[in-house]
This record gives sequence, C-alpha cells and structure tokens, in this order.
Amino acid sequence: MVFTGDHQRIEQVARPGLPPQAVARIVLDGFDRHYALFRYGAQRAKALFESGDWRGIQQLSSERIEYYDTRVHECTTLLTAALKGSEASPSGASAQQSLTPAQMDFWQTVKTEFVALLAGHRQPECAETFFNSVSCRILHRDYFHNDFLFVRPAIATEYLDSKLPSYRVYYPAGLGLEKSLINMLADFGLAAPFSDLPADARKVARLAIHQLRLAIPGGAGLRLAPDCQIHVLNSLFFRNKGAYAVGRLVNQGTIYPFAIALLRTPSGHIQLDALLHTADDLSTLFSFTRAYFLVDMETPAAYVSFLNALLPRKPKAEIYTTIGLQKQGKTLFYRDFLHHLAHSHDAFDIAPGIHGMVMTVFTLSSYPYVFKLIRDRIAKEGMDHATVRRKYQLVKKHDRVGRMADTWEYSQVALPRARFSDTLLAELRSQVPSLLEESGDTIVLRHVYIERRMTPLNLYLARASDAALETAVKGYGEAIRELAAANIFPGDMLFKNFGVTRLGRVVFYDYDEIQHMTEMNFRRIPPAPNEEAELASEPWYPVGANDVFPEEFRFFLLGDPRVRAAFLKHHADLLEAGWWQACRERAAQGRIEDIFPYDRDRRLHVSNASHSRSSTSALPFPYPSGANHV
Ligand SMILES: Nc1ncnc2c1ncn2[C@@H]1O[C@H](COP(=O)(O)OP(=O)(O)OP(=O)(O)O)[C@@H](O)[C@H]1O
Repeated sequence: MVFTGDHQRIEQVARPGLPPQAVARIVLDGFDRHYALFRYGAQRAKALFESGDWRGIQQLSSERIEYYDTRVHECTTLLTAALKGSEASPSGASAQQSLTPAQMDFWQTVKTEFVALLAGHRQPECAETFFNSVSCRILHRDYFHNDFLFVRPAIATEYLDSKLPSYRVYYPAGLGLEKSLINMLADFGLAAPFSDLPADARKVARLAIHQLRLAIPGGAGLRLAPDCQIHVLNSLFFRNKGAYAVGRLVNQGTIYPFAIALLRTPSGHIQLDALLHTADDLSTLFSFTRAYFLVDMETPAAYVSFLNALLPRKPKAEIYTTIGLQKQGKTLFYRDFLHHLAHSHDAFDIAPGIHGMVMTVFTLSSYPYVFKLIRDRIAKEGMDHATVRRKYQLVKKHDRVGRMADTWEYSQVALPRARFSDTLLAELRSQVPSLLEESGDTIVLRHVYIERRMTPLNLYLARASDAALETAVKGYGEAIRELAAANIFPGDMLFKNFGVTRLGRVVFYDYDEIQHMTEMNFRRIPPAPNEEAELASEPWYPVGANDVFPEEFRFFLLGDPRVRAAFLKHHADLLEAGWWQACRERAAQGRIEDIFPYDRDRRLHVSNASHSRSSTSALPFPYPSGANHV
C-alpha cells in the first residue's frame, strides 16, 4: 500500500475528533508502505544477481538499512499533523506531559483498533513493531507499556503462512534425488541460464548421499525412505555475489538442513557452488558478522519458523535480523532480554579484558551479549561521540564479510539498578554520566550498543595451547585480509580489538578508528640518513595523517615469541607495504572481491590444484595458500 493520495485522506481525518480507528489505519498504512518497499528491494536483488550488478546489490543492502527509520519518521510526521489540535494529541500539550484519562482511553483504543486491523495480515508481528516505533515518538516514556504498545505480541504468528506456502516440496523417493534437485532449482525461475544444471545437481546429489550415509548408522545401504522429501523456501536468499537456496531434507523422520550456494559466472551463467549442510556451515552462513540477506517474503514469520528449525541455537531475534528485519530483531531481543532478567539474578559487571578508551563495556555473565556506552570524555585525539556513532553506522551499512560483529543500537533502555555491581555503577557514574538517568529503582541508559559477546583475542591468546594459538593467529591475519579486501582498514589492529566466536572465528569489534582502505596511504619506511636519526624519538621522515607503515606492525603486535612465530608463518606479507598497496589498489578500482561464507574445499568447481601455493595467482585477491575463504 502506498501513501500517494494520503494527504487528501489526512485532510479528511484531520478534523478534531479524529477517531482511534483512523489513527490505527494511518500507522498500518505506514507499515504497509515500508514492507512493500522492503519486498521490492528483495525482488530487485534477484534482478541484480541475474545481471551480475554487484555494486547495485551492495548499494541496495546499504540503503535498505535506512528504510525503516525513514518510514517511521514519515508516518509520525503524518500522524502528528493529522492529530494537530485534536484533543487526543499528547503533543498538543507536550509529549512530556501526562495523558488525561480521556487521552489514555483514546490511545488504548488506537491499540485495540490496530489489533483489529491485523486480522488476516501477513506480517502482523512486524506491523506491531512499527506501531511501537511510531507510538514511542508520540507518547512519553511513562506510557511505554503493554496498555499502549505491543510489549508483548497480540497476534500469534505460529502456523501463519501465505496463500502460496512459504516452502515447496519435492519427493526424491519417486523422482530420484538428482531430478528433484534439478526441478527444485529450476523452479526458482532465475532469468539467467544455468551453465550445466544436470551436472551440478549430480555433484550435489552425490555429496548429499555421501553425507546421509555418514549420518545414518549402517548407512552404506542407504535407501531413500517413503517419507523422503525436500522442503525448500520459496525465495532465494541474496547477499553480495551469492544466492542461496535454503531447505531441509527429511528422511525417516530425520531432518537434514541444507543451503545450496549459487553463483553467477562472468559469462552470465548460473552455477551451483557449494552444498552447505552441517550445523556450523549454516551458523556461519547466517552469522551476525555478515550483511543481512535480501529475501522476498510475504510471511516472514513462516520463514523464521522454518529457519529456526534449521538453526535451533540461533535466537529468533537474530534470525529476523539476518533476513533484513532488524527492527523486529531488536524488538525480540529486548523481549528475550527482559524475560531473561526476570528469570535470573546475576549482576551486570564490567566486561573482562582491557578497558576501552572510547567505550565503557559491561556484560551479564548469564547472557551472551555486551553493552557498550560511549564515554563522556574520550581519551583519543580528535574523537567525539558523533564520530564514534558515524563509524558504527558505517559498519552497520557495510558488508561485514564475516569479520565484523553486528551491533544493535538502543536508546532509553531501563534496567533494574539492583542488578548493577557496585564497581560497574561507580564506573558508569564516572565515565558515562551523560548517558545515565537514575530514577528510583531504575537506571535508564540513554544510548547503548548491544553486541554478541566473544572472547577478547588478547585473553584467548594468553591462555591458548600452541595449536589453538596458531589457529587463532592465522584467523586473525585472515580477518585483516578479508576486511582489507572489503575496503576496511581496521585502524587499531591490537589483539584486544578482536574477539573469538563460539566457532573459533576471529572477528573485529572496535570500530572507532576504521577507515576505508582507499583513504589510507601505505608506505615503506625510508632508510635512515644516519644512526642518530634511527635512535631519535621522532621519525626522520614526514608522516601524513593517513600514512601507515606496515613494517611497524611487528613492534606492537609481535612481542610474544609464540605469536610472532605463528604470524610470520602465515601472514609475513602483512608486514610489507607492498601487500597493502596492492589491496588498496584493487579497492580503488572498485573491485568487489569474492568472500564467501564457506571453506574453499566446499566449492564444487574448485579443483585441488587451486589449493596449492603455485595457484595463488588464481585467487581473487592477495591471499596466502591454505586460506579458508575466497
Ligand atoms: N563483543 C565483545 N565481546 C566481548 N568483549 C568485548 C566485546 N566488545 C568489547 N569487549 C571488551 O571491551 C573492551 C573495550 O571494547 P572496545 O574495543 O569496543 O572499546 P574501545 O573504547 O573502542 O577500545 P579502544 O580503546 O581500543 O578504542 C575490549 O577490549 C574487550 O575487552
């Protein structure tokens, strides 16, 4: 539903006495417009994939992040104008003021009417969230409870689906696995030819049978059981240069989740690139460290419920987020979090690790997230709140390539004071007083970033065995390479700014100093004119604001002999300006590198030869042999 013509409707409804139902209608129209544009984005992603317009996909993903706030703003403005002068308008007096009993009645009725309008709606949970966003901009915080907002959902989404069901079914026991796969992939109706779908489907079928044999005790004589079926979500999942068919195979009552990665070759053909089937494969694909997918869904709840069965460890909040509905993700996160608080009694405390100069970070041991507040006084030259927020927003909109954690930004988060440790409370009062509001038993955080908790890499390395340390240092170098390939220079590459995830991936989380690679100037240190110059505290050469001397990395990164040995074994070239210059050059040419969320050995068309050192030139960007990701 679009807003064209709505101004006329507002005039009709903007007379004093605008009924609650009309207010509810304006909000729902606002949401419907948002969701129509959201779906249109996903439909465009398909066309962009088909034509290989990678820059277009990147731009779309980035722009889509703003859609929601823009629509909420638009709807709030519309509503405020429509309510102007009416008795219901809290802003008529002041949004800070208490509502009169009549106004309370009015706004409660708006909520009831909104629920009535949601009968038969396919995205009721997202519409409720939109209603909350608009209402929060109109009502005072005192009214942020279930009488006026959807603190709890009103409409159940279990078993909700579209007229056209969200997933399709194929029966390999009759048709054969290979043929079923061919039909399944052809049914996506991509407007680009497959290079050789039967041959690719054969490869995938063989791999699938092999995996089934491994999974089933005595599976050597595997037969597809009569109940064998493939369920595949109707829409492809698009992100960067990849498209993914996401589904599950059911055989003898057991569910085997899978995703098939599709790529477009430079000649414009579609190729199956990988079969992803383990729990870790799917966790990596749907990780919080990657950009959100573009998926055309009429009923997102049906997609989330399907995905939830494939990814049982992943909270629904994160699933909504990975499919681009990050506001719904935020709502669910907050509900889960309040529920967890009500069912736990441990205390918030300062996060383990080295304290940041920019952020005060705290956590709750029983909950796997950290809370980050920007310090009032930042002990870094030229750094202020606006810059920090800008950098975090940059990361939100950038492709995070599996190497940067996603953050959720919240304002006005009310938490029980009794749950804060004394040390943390003292730290917050001294470091972030402007973000803290203490009233009675509650502490309100005016602005906070919430992010998945990881083990800080410096702590991890300090207690790692030799083997684990080598793996982590290798992962650290790979993270730097992949960030650089995605045009991100981390700025501060100290180990304390990286974390290790549950799956052992090394991920960057300190964004205040990041810059684009293309803004940097990577230089070699010129030879010293004499010995005194070398010993002097000041460099003997001029240094520009964005000059970086990779030779110097060894001085602040490689003090520990174990770390040094591992780093030099895998990533010695990162200490050379030449590597960085080449990478910067590629970014400057506007190249979008291939960084896929699965290991090279999963690729169906990568021959063994390309795993050897001699073939590194075939790799898409300066990369050492043995690297996991291309
Ligand atoms: N996602 C996370 N998981 C676990 N610990 C974290 C996380 N984010 C931050 N921390 C902890 O908080 C510390 C400070 O966080 P962060 O690096 O974001 O702050 P900063 O002020 O920007 O740091 P710097 O002074 O390096 O700029 C980290 O060194 C780490 O110990």
